[in-house]
Amino acid sequence: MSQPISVAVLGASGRMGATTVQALEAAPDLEVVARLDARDDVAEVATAGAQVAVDFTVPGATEANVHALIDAGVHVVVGTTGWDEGSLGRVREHLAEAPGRGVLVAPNFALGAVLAMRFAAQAARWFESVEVVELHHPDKADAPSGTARHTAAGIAAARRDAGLGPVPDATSQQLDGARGAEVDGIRVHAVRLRGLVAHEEILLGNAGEQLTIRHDSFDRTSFMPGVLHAVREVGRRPGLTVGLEHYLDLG
Ligand SMILES: NC(=O)C1=CN([C@@H]2O[C@H](COP(=O)(O)OP(=O)(O)OC[C@H]3O[C@@H](n4cnc5c(N)ncnc54)[C@H](O)[C@@H]3O)[C@@H](O)[C@H]2O)C=CC1
Ligand SMILES: O=C(O)C1=N[C@H](C(=O)O)C[C@H](O)C1
Repeated sequence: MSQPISVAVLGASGRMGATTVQALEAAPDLEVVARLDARDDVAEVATAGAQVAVDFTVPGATEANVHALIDAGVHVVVGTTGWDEGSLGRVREHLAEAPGRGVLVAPNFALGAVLAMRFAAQAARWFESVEVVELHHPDKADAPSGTARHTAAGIAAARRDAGLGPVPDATSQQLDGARGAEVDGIRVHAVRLRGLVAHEEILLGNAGEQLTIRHDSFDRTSFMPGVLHAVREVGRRPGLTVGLEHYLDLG
């Protein structure tokens, strides 16, 4: 067998970081060489000889981590949310000076969630109405979820391409927040409930019919096949990629 890929995990003491360390340790072709958390120096990934780093930290730290990791000469798999066009653009610019380096920013590594987003984008052009509901554990820092933002952006792009106008909504009076947040013109609602992990429903409506696309992550192990696939692939895919769907052969 060839040498295992050496991997550093940032946010290793957190929920996703700890699950990722376990999954990597169980994979014979991957080796954990560094486990970093909030007080550690990102430069340790280079000292440890990591080829790939996985970031499951916090929205306020992830962009700086990625720039430091690019400088440290490693490929980066990012699961942390909180990215916007500005932060993605800065990483793209940085990567232009580091040819051959790969960075994947993926809002959701669960294969079912990736497929749900794809199905929603495919269905979007055929429905007059669409809203996204995401449901998560109450310890989550950001709302709406990165997945819901990515889902809404995909739906909005499909509607634009199909020449559809705004989603119908006659609301003229409302309590603040009652209609959720707007992402690219698509309403997104966030539920936080003890007992939940990560769930999403995309509701699509036409006169007389409704299509509901739902995905449930009942456990954080659901993200691990996607994370491990990304770790194996990122070194072969230079530049910035946004969304695990681009690493899957979805046709
Ligand atoms: N892409 C995906 O499939 C998934 C993404 N997520 C996202 O991953 C992120 C982490 O989620 P959880 O693990 O639930 O959070 P968590 O709060 O359990 O873990 C975050 C960890 O990062 C550490 N940390 C904070 N600043 C740091 C820094 N500068 N360097 C290194 N470590 C630092 C914290 O001490 C903590 O241990 C969130 O943005 C969440 O939305 C969560 C689940 C799946
Ligand atoms: O914080 C979480 O738990 C999750 N975060 C990601 C998101 O914001 O979309 C992915 C998944 O929903 C779990």
